[in-house]
Amino acid sequence: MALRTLESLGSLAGKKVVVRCDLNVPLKDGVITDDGRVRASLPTLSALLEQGARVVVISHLGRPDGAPDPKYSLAPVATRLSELLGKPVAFADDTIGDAATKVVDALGDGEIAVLENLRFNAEETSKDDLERARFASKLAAFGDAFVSDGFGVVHRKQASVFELAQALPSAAGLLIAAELDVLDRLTENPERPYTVVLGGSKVSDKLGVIGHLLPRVDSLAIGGGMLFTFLAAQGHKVGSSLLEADQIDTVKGYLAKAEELGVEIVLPTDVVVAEKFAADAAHEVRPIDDIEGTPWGEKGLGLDIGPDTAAAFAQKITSAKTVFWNGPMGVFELAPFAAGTKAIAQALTEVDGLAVVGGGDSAAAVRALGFTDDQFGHISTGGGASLEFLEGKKLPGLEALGWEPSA
Ligand SMILES: Nc1ncnc2c1ncn2[C@@H]1O[C@H](COP(=O)(O)OP(=O)(O)O)[C@@H](O)[C@H]1O
Ligand SMILES: O=C(OP(=O)(O)O)[C@H](O)COP(=O)(O)O
Repeated sequence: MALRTLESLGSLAGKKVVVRCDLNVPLKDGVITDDGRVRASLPTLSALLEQGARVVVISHLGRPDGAPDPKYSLAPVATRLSELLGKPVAFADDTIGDAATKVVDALGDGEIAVLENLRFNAEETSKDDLERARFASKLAAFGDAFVSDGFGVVHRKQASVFELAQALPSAAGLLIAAELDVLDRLTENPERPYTVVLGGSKVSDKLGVIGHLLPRVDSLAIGGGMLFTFLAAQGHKVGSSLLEADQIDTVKGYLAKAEELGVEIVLPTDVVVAEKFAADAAHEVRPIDDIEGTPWGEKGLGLDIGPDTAAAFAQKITSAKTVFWNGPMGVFELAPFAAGTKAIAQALTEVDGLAVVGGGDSAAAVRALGFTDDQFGHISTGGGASLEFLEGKKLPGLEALGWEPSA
């Protein structure tokens, strides 16, 4: 079955429409450092408002512990949304309580509200189907219809993504439709060579994807936080760098499988090791077999790929015809550790073919490092979601909207 689109919901004038966006933006001291995901939500929200719908926006932000935490409030996002839409956006400081009910009841035709962070409620991400269904039915009470447009979260079986789509007449928004159009080009006969570059810090989430990606690609380059689990699997010491020790055997399995399939796994040859996690930290470039050979020994932290690695990755990328990149190569938010990410972003802009960047932080990184969206074939709002899509997996948030992967 194909994805249900907005049109399938008919006229939404005067109707209350709950819209699941992914407004999980990076924040520093309460200030949004990249509003890409808010901007990406605008086409659907504007289309609904123009029709005269009463729009109730729901989203998560970060990974709070299932309880309110001011650090993860969506209030700054509601303010930014109001600036971008050029109209008032009401904000409810709870998700399903009295404040939310009051704000939703007060909406007139063509008006919009944002409810507080879904993940302030433990039921949103509960492993218990019934708990999620109960939470979804409370959210469903706010709408006559549901539009799912948070592409970055479609790989999560969470109440507002999966159960809510079944509790109301539902369809995909314009962002999800646009994302799938591009990602389909990466799954259906991608032009070869096809290279995937992985990094970032959600190591345990993303390591699992590699086994399924291997048969689909020609080469896979590994940077960011996950590179240290690969180096450890090769027997290297990695100091105090990010390491998933319990995944070392799995990674050994990937290395063996890649060899069997004739897929190249491109691993770093050098890394930037720092004394501490700070912008002013002392740091040195070290070969991978001597990461602990700094004055900080086993306390040293690998925070970026080194220059030789960046050059080798860039060469692999520019000689490919199809490239997908998710996850910064290093802690790009701290200037001394941004060079690897910048080199990889630059290489993607030089690809003679289709180059796609995916992920909230990866998209934020390329913009923060001075690149513009039009320099890439596509910037996807979802990192984990795109990767699981590229695996050919059934994604709960898409399945609930009628979509199935092509065989
Ligand atoms: N070597 C590293 N050690 C610790 N964190 C890292 C390292 N390399 C990259 N990161 C961090 O990874 C984060 C982004 O990871 P992730 O959320 O997986 O990416 P995306 O949102 O693009 O999918 C960034 O905040 C960056 O600082
Ligand atoms: O930032 C996100 O994903 P991404 O880092 O894979 O791009 C999404 O908002 C999903 O967040 P989650 O990984 O906490 O479920």
